[in-house]
Amino acid sequence: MGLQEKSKTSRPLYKSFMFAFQGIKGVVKSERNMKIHLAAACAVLFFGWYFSVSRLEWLFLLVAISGTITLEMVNSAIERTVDLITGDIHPLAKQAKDIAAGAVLVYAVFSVLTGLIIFLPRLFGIMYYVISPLLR
Ligand SMILES: Nc1ncnc2c1ncn2[C@@H]1O[C@H](COP(=O)(O)OP(=O)(O)OP(=O)(O)O)[C@@H](O)[C@H]1O
Repeated sequence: MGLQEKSKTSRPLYKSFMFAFQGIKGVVKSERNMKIHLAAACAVLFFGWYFSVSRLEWLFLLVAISGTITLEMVNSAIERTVDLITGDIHPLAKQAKDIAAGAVLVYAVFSVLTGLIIFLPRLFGIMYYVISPLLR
């Protein structure tokens, strides 16, 4: 029985999760940008814990992290789909890839702004705490 013929309803749910995890593992292994996003996410989670950010701030941080990672995965899926469809240079292939990459960029900028809004005042607070005794 081919992949297409096998009924999805007869497939155990855990297998679908397994395929999804394979996708996550594959993209983390193969995409440099994903490694960067994950490193940034770890740093954000650490600083969120360190500064004891509020529930609402956690919500924004988690939306930024999960959104960036999700979009990066969609971008990677689009890249692979385009490569599968054509190995030739084609303006539509370029547009598809560049638009998908642009979507990641837009969301990443939103995420960086979110991080700056939440962490910058706290970082300035620490800098003031460190510098002010030196100025006395
Ligand atoms: N088949 C194609 N036809 C035309 N342009 C393409 C094609 N494949 C890729 N490109 C363009 O070439 C450039 C490099 O694409 P490539 O897929 O190598 O890496 P990328 O888009 O920088 O993504 P990543 O860094 O995640 O691999 C991009 O502008 C992309 O749109």
